Amino acid sequence: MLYRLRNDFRLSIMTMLGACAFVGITPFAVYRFIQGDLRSGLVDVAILGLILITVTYAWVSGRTGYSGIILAIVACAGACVVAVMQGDNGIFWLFPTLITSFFLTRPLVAVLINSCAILTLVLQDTVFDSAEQLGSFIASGMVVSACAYVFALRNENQRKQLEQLAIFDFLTGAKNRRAMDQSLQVAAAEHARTGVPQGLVMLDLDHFKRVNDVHGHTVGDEILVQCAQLVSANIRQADQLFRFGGEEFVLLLNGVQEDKLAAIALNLRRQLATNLRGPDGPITASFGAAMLKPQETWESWLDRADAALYQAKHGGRDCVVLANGDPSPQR
Ligand SMILES: Nc1nc2c(ncn2[C@@H]2O[C@H](COP(=O)(O)OP(=O)(O)OP(=O)(O)O)[C@@H](O)[C@H]2O)c(=O)[nH]1
Repeated sequence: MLYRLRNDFRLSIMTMLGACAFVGITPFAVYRFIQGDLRSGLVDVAILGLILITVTYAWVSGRTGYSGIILAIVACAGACVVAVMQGDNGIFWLFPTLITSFFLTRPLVAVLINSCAILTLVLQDTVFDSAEQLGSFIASGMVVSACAYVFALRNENQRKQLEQLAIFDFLTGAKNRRAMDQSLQVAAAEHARTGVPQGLVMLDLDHFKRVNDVHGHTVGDEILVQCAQLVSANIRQADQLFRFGGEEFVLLLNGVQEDKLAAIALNLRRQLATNLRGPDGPITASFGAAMLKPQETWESWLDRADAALYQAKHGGRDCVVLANGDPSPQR
């Protein structure tokens, strides 16, 4: 439970809102019932109930995007109903609700929900005492929403940038080692659950140190970028390319059949040998490929691909070695 709260920002906000609603609305509901104001008490209970049901749904289903929109609508609609029933005393509830919308859903959706809430109140004759009060409400509601929008947009952009940095290799644009560990773990779990075949291709540029030593790291970097681009251009969209480290890449092929794995690795070998160019001519790569075995851990699967790559290096480079099948280097 704590893990989900820590890792799912929207779920944590929804849970906090549910808790705040419970603590904040319950005393008012009780107070209304004690005062004999049954109608207001029931409205408070209904708002609280809808908020708690939506939060529970988010926890059970994990669909926090959808639940966030519903919760923002419920909170704004609830605040509007309270304002209509209680006049200017109730209007104050709308302002925290307008801000909360931006925590619950995407900025543009929040703007839409907030605009509907503000417009709904503006169209009521009974809420505002004077035109001046109405004008102040429209202006303050828009200022609150605009500030929250700018803040939320900035926040979303920063979150996306952080996600990019956490997942992708800065130089080549391939996914990084951390993302690879997670994806291999997920692939092994999926294989254990559904039996979907999973293939791994590990490739390492040949004599790359020479390029660096003779032409410098900048040229080396350009070749790494070219290599990642060439591999990405010759795989399916569902396949994932990772930079394992240095001049070594790993390719995860979800759903690939065993007989296709060798063909894919051989095609990539040919593509690189033909199209990857350094200042001194073609640059080749060596490949090790392995299918995930039943009950095998992702670490052992990776080790077998690595061992196959090692054999490819020792088998003359610019070739493919399969961990599962024929161990002789293929070209
Ligand atoms: N330009 C550049 N070079 C890198 C980067 N990461 C690692 N390298 C270089 O990659 C080279 C790897 O050298 P080795 O491990 O000896 O491998 P190799 O020369 O390719 O030899 P084989 O793999 O046996 O064919 C080293 O010179 C590293 O400095 C990088 O991000 N950019």
